[in-house]
Amino acid sequence: MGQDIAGIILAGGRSRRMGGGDKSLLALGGDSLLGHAVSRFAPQVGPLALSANGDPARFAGIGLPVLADVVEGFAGPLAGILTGLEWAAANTASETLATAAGDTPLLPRDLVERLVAAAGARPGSIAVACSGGKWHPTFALWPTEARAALRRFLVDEDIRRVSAFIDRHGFVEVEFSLLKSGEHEIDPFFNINTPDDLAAAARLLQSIKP
Ligand SMILES: Nc1nc2c(ncn2[C@@H]2O[C@H](COP(=O)(O)OP(=O)(O)OP(=O)(O)O)[C@@H](O)[C@H]2O)c(=O)[nH]1
Repeated sequence: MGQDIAGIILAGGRSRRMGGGDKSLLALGGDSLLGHAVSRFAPQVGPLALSANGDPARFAGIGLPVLADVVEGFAGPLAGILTGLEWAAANTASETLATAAGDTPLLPRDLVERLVAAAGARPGSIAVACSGGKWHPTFALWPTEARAALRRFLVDEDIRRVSAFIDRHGFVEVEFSLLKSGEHEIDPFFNINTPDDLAAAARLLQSIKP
């Protein structure tokens, strides 16, 4: 599935709310936080790379090429997405790039399939995931031809908000259902920012069926 779609997983942030270091490599339920995202996302795409800053050697165990941001200074996820679009255009035959954040251990297993279906209804647009009425702009399908406009937006206009670019470019939304865990509903895009989030995710992984 999705073998003609390129993908990147974003793991290039500064993890300040986690206390610095690199949250993506923290242990969670017998794997790393990033390992969970890779396991769910990798089967959904063809060529796949990790978008990350700093020493790539720390990701050797993940087994993916590591792309350092083409814009310096931790410019945020949009810098990783621009890097991924330029990588996909130069190194793959794909005309679209699927993106996912590496701090989201329950990301949907049908993410790319559903984004592709929605984008097909409005060619050239960005397909973006939502749940519970909330946008998740780092979980999206991007036409590689958007990269020049994205570079102008990020570098020349110095606007970093992913949602602002999506809004300007044109988009379709794809709604994902909440997951059930007993009486509770869990957002599949629940992402890990703090030590408390990590502890909550460890509890969730025990209670949710894969
Ligand atoms: N490539 C790349 N990815 C980033 C960058 N900043 C954030 N990300 C990724 O985007 C996703 C969401 O990031 P956040 O959790 O909002 O930011 P963070 O810097 O990782 O964490 P905080 O410092 O606590 O805000 C995560 O998967 C990050 O790894 C960046 O500058 N470059």
